[in-house]
Amino acid sequence: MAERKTEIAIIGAGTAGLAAERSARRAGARTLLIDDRFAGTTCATVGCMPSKLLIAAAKAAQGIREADRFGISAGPVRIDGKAVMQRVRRLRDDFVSSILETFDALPADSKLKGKARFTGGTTLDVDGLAVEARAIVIATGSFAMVPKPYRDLDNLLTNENVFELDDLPASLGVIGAGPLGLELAQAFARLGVKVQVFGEGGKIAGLGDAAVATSLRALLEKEFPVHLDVEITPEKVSGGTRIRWSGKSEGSAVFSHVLVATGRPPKLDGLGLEATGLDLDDHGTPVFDITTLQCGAAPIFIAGDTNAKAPLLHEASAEGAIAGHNAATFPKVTPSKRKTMLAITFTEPSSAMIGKPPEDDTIVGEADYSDQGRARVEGRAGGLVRLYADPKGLLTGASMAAPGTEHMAHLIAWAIESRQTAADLLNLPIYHPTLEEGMRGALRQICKTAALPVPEDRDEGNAAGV
Ligand SMILES: Cc1cc2nc3c(=O)[nH]c(=O)nc-3n(C[C@H](O)[C@H](O)[C@H](O)COP(=O)(O)OP(=O)(O)OC[C@H]3O[C@@H](n4cnc5c(N)ncnc54)[C@H](O)[C@@H]3O)c2cc1C
Ligand SMILES: NC(=O)c1ccc[n+]([C@@H]2O[C@H](COP(=O)([O-])OP(=O)(O)OC[C@H]3O[C@@H](n4cnc5c(N)ncnc54)[C@H](O)[C@@H]3O)[C@@H](O)[C@H]2O)c1
Repeated sequence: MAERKTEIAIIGAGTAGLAAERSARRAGARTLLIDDRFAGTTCATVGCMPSKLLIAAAKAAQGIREADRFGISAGPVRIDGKAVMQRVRRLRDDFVSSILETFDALPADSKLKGKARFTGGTTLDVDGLAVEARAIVIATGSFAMVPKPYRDLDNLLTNENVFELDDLPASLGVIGAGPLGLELAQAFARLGVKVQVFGEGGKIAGLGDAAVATSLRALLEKEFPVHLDVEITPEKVSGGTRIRWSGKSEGSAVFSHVLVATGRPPKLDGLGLEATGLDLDDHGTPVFDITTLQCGAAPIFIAGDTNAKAPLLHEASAEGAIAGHNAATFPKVTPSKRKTMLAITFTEPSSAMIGKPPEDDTIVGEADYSDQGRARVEGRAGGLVRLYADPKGLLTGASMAAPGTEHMAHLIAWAIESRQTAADLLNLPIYHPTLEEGMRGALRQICKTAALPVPEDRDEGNAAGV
C-alpha cells in the first residue's frame, strides 16, 4: 500500500478541521487536511448561511405583510418562490466559493481527498493510501438523522437538500421543534407555505426554561401550529404524506413535503474507531477532555459537531483551534478555558440560552416584553427575558425569547464572561429607547433579592414610555 507520513492529520475540512489545520501549522507542525469531498463547510453549504438567507427573504415578506399596522399599504405580498430559492443559492454559492479558495490556497502536499478510516492509534487508511501521523484530529462533523418511519417518504427534505428546491413547497410538515426545524418552519410559513411543526418531546428551540419556552411557543403559534409532546405517524398518500399525531393534541394533515429536523448526530460511522483503542461513551463517541479536546491519553483530538458537546459554529471554530494546537504540541497539551455557552435560534422573536441553567439557589430577574416601550414602537411587543444570578447577584446565565434577543444575548454572555453583577450592569450606560433597556427591570429584581445596592446616582424608575 502507498504511504504518506505527516505530523498532524486532520480528518474533515469543515469549520473545526480548517481551524485545527491553521492552528497546528501556526504551532510549527507539518499538516495534512483530509476530506472526502472538499465541497465547503456544512455552515456555508447546507447550514447557517443558506438558512439565514431563507430567513432574510421571509423577513422581507413579513415586513410587507405587517406594514399596515403603521398605516402603510403595500398591497398583497406576491412571492416568486423560484426567485427566492435562486437568491438563496446564488449568495450561498458566494460564501462557499470563499471556502473553496481557502482549500485552493493550501499547499498541494497538505491536503488529501478521500474517506479516512483509522487502522491504528496514529494510522489511517484514506481510500487505499496509508497515512501515518504523530497526532490526529477528528473533525468529521454531523449528519442529518432521518428516523426510520420517514426514510421512504416522497418529497422528504432535510437540511442537506432543502436549499436545492427549485420552488417553494405547497405545504410542509416539519418534524422536530429544535432550532433547525423552527427557523425553517417560520421562514417557509412567512413565504406563504402552509406549515405545521411536530415535536415528540416537549421542548421548543431547546429551551430549558419553561416560562420562556411557553412565551416563544405562543408567539410562533400566531404564525403556524406547533404540536409538542405528540406521537407522529407518517403515511405515504397521493400528493405527499399524511401526518397523524396524537398525545397532547391529535389530528391528521396531508403535506406536499416533509422536513425532518430531528437532530444531527456525530458522523463517526465507518471511521474505524475500534482500531484506536479509545474509550467510547454510550453513543459511540470517544471520551474526551472538554478543555484540551484530547481523547484519553492518546495523540487523538476531537473537535466540532462530531464531539456533540456544543454543535455550534463558533464552538467548532474554537475547538478546532484548541485541538490543532494541542495536537501539534503533543505530548504537552494545554487546557483552554471554554467560553460562556451561547446558543441562539434565529426565529422572530429570536431565542437564546446563555451560560448555566438555573440551580436551586439561583436568583431570577424577569422582563416581560409584551409591554416594552421600543418593542411596542416597532410593533414587535411580546416575549420574555429571564436573567439568572448567583445569591451574590453575579450573573450566571439567561434564557430569552424576545425582540432583539440575538443582540441582548451577546451583552449578557459578555457580562457573564467578565464576571459582572446585576449592579455592575446597571452602572453601565443604557440608552433610551432601546430593547436592551427592557432588561433593567430584571437586573433590579436581582439586585433586590441579592441585597445588592442599586447605584445611588441612578434613577430607579422606568424610563418614560417603558
Ligand atoms: C441548517 C443549519 C443551520 C445552522 N445554523 C447555525 C447558526 O445559525 N449558528 C451556528 O452557530 N451554528 C449553526 N449550525 C451548526 C453549524 O453549522 C455546525 O455547528 C458547524 O458547521 C459544524 O462544523 P464542523 O467543522 O464540526 O463540521 P462540518 O463543517 O460538517 O465538517 C466536517 C467535514 O468532515 C468531512 N468528513 C466526514 N467524515 C469524513 C471521513 N471519514 N473522511 C474524510 N472526511 C470526512 C465532511 O465531508 C465535512 O467536510 C447550523 C447547522 C445547520 C444544519
Ligand atoms: N441557530 C442555530 O445555531 C442553529 C440553527 C439550526 C441548526 N443548528 C444546529 O444544527 C443541529 C441540528 O438541529 P436540530 O434542531 O435538528 O437538532 P436538535 O437536536 O437541537 O433538535 C431536534 C428536535 O427534534 C426532536 N425530535 C427528535 N426525534 C424526533 C422524532 N422522531 N420526532 C419528532 N421530534 C423529534 C427533539 O426532541 C428536538 O427537540 C444542531 O446541532 C443545532 O445546534 C443550529
